[in-house]
Amino acid sequence: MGHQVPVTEELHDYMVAHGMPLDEIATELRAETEKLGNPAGMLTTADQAGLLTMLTRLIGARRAVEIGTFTGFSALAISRGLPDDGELICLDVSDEWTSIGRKYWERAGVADKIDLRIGDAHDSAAKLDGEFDLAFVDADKDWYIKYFETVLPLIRPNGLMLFDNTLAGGRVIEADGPADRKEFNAHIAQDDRVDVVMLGIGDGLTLVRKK
Ligand SMILES: C[S@@+](CC[C@H](N)C(=O)[O-])C[C@H]1O[C@@H](n2cnc3c(N)ncnc32)[C@H](O)[C@@H]1O
Repeated sequence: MGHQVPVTEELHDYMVAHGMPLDEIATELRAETEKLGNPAGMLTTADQAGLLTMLTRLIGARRAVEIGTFTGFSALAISRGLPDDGELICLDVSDEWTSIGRKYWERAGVADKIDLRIGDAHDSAAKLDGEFDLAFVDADKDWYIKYFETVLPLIRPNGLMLFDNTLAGGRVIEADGPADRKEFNAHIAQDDRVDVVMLGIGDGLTLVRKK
């Protein structure tokens, strides 16, 4: 087996500082989110944010969808990777949480790119139409297979779907680990329509390239 460096909090901070450090707006968004207490644990990590921006730019994404927006941290990262006339559709059920994000999207000058749709994503994802370059899925984990099957047909060839929390704190390899993640990871691993790479970043981020 090759060598995998364990990423401590200090090492994570070092990597972010030497990669794409958070600016004042993203830092303040995180600080306001932290005041929510326990829900703040749902935040995407800072190194993931840099990766989201970079991947969005790398594939030249113009149209993207995010399922699970929370306080808008990952949406800020993705929208910053889009061109000025790009579009990010954000699906989330919480008006309260996403309204925090709206303030920071305005400050960052990306609000015009973001189309926030409040409601159950089980319905709103099924209503998506048109072609997408990128999708980031970070909502209810027991619905990941359905989000994958619903959104994949809308992704352009060579487009990207990203799924967060796919390692479930490392518990996916335990006998009593979360069935939803185990089933999802197995489901996409055998799917010939896509290439899959699982990254040990944050709580596990799976990259799915549509062939
Ligand atoms: C892990 S958080 C998203 C974190 C966000 N991507 C970030 O970077 O901070 C999950 C979000 O999914 C939303 N959510 C969960 N189930 C949902 C559903 N069925 N429809 C819409 N939103 C849902 C929650 O309201 C919550 O804001």
